[in-house]
Amino acid sequence: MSSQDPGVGVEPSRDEGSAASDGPANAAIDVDGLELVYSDGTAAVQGVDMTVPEGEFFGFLGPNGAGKTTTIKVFATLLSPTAGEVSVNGFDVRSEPRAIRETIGYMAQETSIDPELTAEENVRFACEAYGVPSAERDERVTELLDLVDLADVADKRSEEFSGGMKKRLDAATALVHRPPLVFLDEPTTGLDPKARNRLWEYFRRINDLGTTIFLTTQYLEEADQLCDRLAVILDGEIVADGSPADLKREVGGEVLDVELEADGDASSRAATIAREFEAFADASVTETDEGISVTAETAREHGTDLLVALRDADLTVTGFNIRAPTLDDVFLAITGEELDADESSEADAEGSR
Ligand SMILES: Nc1ncnc2c1ncn2[C@@H]1O[C@H](COP(=O)(O)OP(=O)(O)OP(=O)(O)O)[C@@H](O)[C@H]1O
Repeated sequence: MSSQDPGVGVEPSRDEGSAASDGPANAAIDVDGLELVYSDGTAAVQGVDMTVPEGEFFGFLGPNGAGKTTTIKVFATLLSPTAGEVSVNGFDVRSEPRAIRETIGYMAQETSIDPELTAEENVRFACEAYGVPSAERDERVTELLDLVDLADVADKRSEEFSGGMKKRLDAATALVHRPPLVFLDEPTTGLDPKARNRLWEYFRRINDLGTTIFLTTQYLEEADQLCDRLAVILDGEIVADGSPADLKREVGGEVLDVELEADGDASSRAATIAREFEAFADASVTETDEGISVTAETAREHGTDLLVALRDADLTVTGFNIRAPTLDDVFLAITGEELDADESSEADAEGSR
């Protein structure tokens, strides 16, 4: 990218005169008791409270159907809350939707680019749609294509682009009006790791330039790499929040992964032994594909004792490792389940579309 400041995210975020600016100072998003019940009775979001300060890179995590998209749609004024108060950029979602739409960018799960148009035409079209003054459009198109590294293919029709390029172009179109707050709804789902890494760079860059980012993702590594703070939503309710480091600390202690020779019910027998192991009284024990994982304050101290106990029970340990908890462990501890990230991601290589 050029070293020039492309000016993304430098607009003031708040109309000081707005009657709805009664949330905490400098909150990009302020939510109190949000509920959203769909017309068929599905309670998608229940009693959500959260505050996202300006400039934060905030991550919203949860499995499919947890309520992430519904929440974003309320923030973007595409759905009206059933109950609760929500202000975005200091504006009320019910009474000031227009002011909110003018001050946010929204990258939905499905890309909104037109495959028939070139990269440049797509960004120019978004400039028109968002009312960017015509005198500013040329410069804005250039700076945004530069920001997302598509200047070289500005004249190519976007139908020729890889999945990662399309996502980058979509990100550029969400930024044409220099919104101080951007919603990214699972922006990297289905992309291969290289394309994903590339998008991360742009998101970091936008955030460094001052833009608040609200990201939903199923990829825990993505949240760990990018986010200052996270909230985990499950069945419409927030069940944990904090910085990635805080959340990992809350898991407590370290994780001992034990690999076992596959032998019928080896994992479940090993898990029972670990649970009954006195030194691991407060441990959390889970069965994994390879064997078991034990999270405990004393994992390091008493790990070898457990290995001996497993051997005494005729279980064959083929490997073990002691490590710090990851966000996967956090998610497992909170929900009892692994976050089922899209397994097709490896198939969708950057050059494959
Ligand atoms: N238009 C709708 N009418 C009724 N129920 C809906 C509607 N849209 C979503 N839901 C339901 O609301 C709940 C929350 O869905 P939502 O799409 O917000 O979850 P999500 O966390 O974004 O999941 P995903 O990652 O799959 O998009 C789910 O039970 C879903 O089936």
